[in-house]
Amino acid sequence: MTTNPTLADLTTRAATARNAPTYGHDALITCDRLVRIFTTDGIEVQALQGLDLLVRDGELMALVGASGSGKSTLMNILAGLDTPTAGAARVADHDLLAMTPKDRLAYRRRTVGFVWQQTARNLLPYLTAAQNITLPMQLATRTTRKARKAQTERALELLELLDIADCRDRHPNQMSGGQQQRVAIAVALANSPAVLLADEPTGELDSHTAEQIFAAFRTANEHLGTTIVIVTHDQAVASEVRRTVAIRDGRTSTEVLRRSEVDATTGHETVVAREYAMLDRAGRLQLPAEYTETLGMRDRVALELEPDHIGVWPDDSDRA
Ligand SMILES: Nc1ncnc2c1ncn2[C@@H]1O[C@H](COP(=O)(O)OP(=O)(O)OP(=O)(O)O)[C@@H](O)[C@H]1O
Repeated sequence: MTTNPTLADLTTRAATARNAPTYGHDALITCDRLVRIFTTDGIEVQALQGLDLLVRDGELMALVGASGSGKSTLMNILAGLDTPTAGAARVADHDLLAMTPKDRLAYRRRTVGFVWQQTARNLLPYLTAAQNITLPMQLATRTTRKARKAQTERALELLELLDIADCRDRHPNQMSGGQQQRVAIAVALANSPAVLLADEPTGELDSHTAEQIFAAFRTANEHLGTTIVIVTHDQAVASEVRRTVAIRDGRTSTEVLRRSEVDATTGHETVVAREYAMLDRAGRLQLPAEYTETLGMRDRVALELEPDHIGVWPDDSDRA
């Protein structure tokens, strides 16, 4: 028998809900039921369909997903190049739906850095590596002689950190694709952004060079503390990060977390990966297609609450 709540119960419940931390309150990037609809020639495409994503300060994580799943749409929104149709998106305390054009420009210059797949899109061909790196610093601050000296020093530090000091005075066409991409990372880091976004940064490179690029991202993450989000098709890159989030049909679907375990007897270290499904705030869960297909689950499943887990079984109602 259920008893009706008293007015005092309702008041307590309302106060608890009011005082509960908001979704993503401690995250650096918060996407809350993010929607992006494109309309071309009267036809609507829902590229993002209520996507939820939290990224904590200092994370290095990968986003994966089939072509057309919405990865680039999400990156363009986080980069401040596109605006969502609905939902909420915050990056380092910037509300991406409420920025004026001036805020947006400042956001793109100081809060986020980006590296694109096409190496040519990242660098100006008529500037040297060092000049490409100092340019965003010059655009972000008034340039005095003292500032110029500090900017050159920062450019050299970044070139050194990413192991490309020898490229300092070279133009992009005098560098390999991998060197260009590492200079592009240095350009993106020039103004010490809170977040570095990279869309398929190893897409045009062979696997050995891709490894060097990934090492550069890891160095930036570990030495500068930059939060890094990489969109990738590259399984090797995806399996190197601690967290890989899969996007499917414009929503986050599953997530793989990896942690190192040391064998107590041999001292041997292994990486253990575990797949998680995302549970949204309405309690909705998306089961991986390969699981549901294997067990022939469709339309309806049977649920059972156990003390420490929930069991999900194929629909057995016709056997009852
Ligand atoms: N400017 C646009 N106008 C119309 N539709 C668009 C636009 N940009 C993206 N879309 C559509 O939105 C959906 C998501 O596209 P998006 O580029 O974000 O996918 P993606 O996961 O990055 O794919 P890929 O891995 O191929 O780059 C696709 O159906 C795409 O056709």
